Amino acid sequence: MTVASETMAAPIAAPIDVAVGILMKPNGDVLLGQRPEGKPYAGYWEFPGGKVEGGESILDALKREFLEELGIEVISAEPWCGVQHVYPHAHVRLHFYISREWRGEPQSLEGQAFAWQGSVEVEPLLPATIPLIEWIDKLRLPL
Ligand SMILES: Nc1nc2c([nH]c(=O)n2[C@H]2C[C@H](O)[C@@H](COP(=O)(O)OP(=O)(O)OP(=O)(O)O)O2)c(=O)[nH]1
Repeated sequence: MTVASETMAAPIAAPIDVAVGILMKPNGDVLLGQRPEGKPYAGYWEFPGGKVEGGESILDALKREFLEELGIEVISAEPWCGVQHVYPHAHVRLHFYISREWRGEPQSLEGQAFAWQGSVEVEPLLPATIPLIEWIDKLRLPL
């Protein structure tokens, strides 16, 4: 009998929910941040966000992370898409939201770099975030 190699691998851990926000300016620019030292994938670029805590809704987690990391008050955000990815350090379930309404200018409260980007040129990007860049370009096209 042949056993598929997947069944031989270590079991995949239960997914961790992550709230991720894409702030989009009227001109289509989006905000990216660079992961600080001490985190897995330090130096990689990502959309700001973080893990959802127990008892918290995804939107609440998103608002909390933006305040903690960037001092930004997200006024409204719409769910956009979900992506699951298995990293060596974790199995994540990413909930991407788009926000076009926020208060404040981003501040580097955790020492991280950040950048507003039209066509995204910062790199490297977190692997699970790479496909989103192309999808965002489609989102910018007029309907
Ligand atoms: N924020 C964010 N996380 C992403 C993206 N793409 C992606 O694969 N991830 C992954 C990386 C991490 O495994 C996970 C986010 O967890 P994190 O460790 O940054 O969250 P956190 O800020 O709550 O971290 P901590 O409290 O444990 O320090 O999601 C993305 O575009 N943005």
